[in-house]
Amino acid sequence: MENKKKKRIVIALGGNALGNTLPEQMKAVKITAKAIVDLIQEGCEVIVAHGNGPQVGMINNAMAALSREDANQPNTPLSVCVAMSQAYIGYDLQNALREELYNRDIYDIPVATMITQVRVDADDPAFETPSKPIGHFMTKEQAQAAEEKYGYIMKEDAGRGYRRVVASPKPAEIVEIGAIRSLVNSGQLVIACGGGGIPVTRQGNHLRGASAVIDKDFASELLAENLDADFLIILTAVEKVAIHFGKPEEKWLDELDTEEARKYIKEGHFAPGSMLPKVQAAVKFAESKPGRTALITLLEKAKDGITGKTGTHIHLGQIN
Ligand SMILES: Nc1ncnc2c1ncn2[C@@H]1O[C@H](COP(=O)(O)OP(=O)(O)O)[C@@H](O)[C@H]1O
Ligand SMILES: NC(=O)OP(=O)(O)O
Repeated sequence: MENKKKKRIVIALGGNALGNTLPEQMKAVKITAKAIVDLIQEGCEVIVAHGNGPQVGMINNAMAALSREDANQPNTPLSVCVAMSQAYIGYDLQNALREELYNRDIYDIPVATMITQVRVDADDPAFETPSKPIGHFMTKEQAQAAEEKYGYIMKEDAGRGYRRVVASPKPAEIVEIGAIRSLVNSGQLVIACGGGGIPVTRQGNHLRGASAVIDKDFASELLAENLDADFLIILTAVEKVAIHFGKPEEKWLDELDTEEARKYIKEGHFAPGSMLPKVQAAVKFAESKPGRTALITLLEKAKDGITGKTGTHIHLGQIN
């Protein structure tokens, strides 16, 4: 039987929860673990999902360099790089969470990372138009060189520099959802859908890896729906969502109903590849069932967010 007394929360961790390099990640996960265990101590049941943009780019570059050096090593498919990023990030997060739980004398919550495959549609038009930024930021000159040397597609990322972009189809099904649900229902702290999940397409009984990186905000939303969560919390580098972001008339939002959110999306208030997928995922979750709320806030403010003190709360509004 599911334990529905506690508030069930799916947390989507963004880039600042993990850092960009190995040492940064080791440090960042300690702060992240504190924020997550705070929520557990508030009486919430937490499921953790996370991004992998910098990490999957780093792994992909390393594997590509290996195959250039060694003729016996074919290039590593992007789906395998996503799997590697899930294991690497899961390893650090899992250990940081375990340590933080033990530091607070909580010994009865086992932590588990689920290698998660997420089915995508082979006909998803996103395969034709790469849009998901991965890897590190580059200058315009470095980006041009990467395009010429490796055939990468490079794009300017929300005023922060240039990054490689890859296909990002929508998540259609979480393959391991049954196993995730069992672990969650038995009281384990589960890390799942890392990096948006390993993208696969179905060919009969065979799951074939797809060359893509799924957006973790959309995968987390699907996970939250599948687990019948009460909250989807997207933790990122800003405390609230703004309209007129970065402009003199900038306005930070405490509450946002789904109808307003749709209007602001149409008006272009949220940058594609950064805030737009978060707001879209929040709207989808809030509209999926009455009573479901999404929250977008800063990692360190997760506890204040869930108690209503800060963050942008997205809830069901009138649907046209
Ligand atoms: N309308 C907006 N309101 C708030 N932040 C925005 C907005 N549009 C773009 N952003 C930017 O989006 C960033 C979050 O996106 P991103 O860094 O890609 O997320 P993460 O790595 O945490 O998933 C914020 O730090 C902010 O710079
Ligand atoms: N897969 C994914 O969405 O990663 P980021 O959150 O790092 O962009």
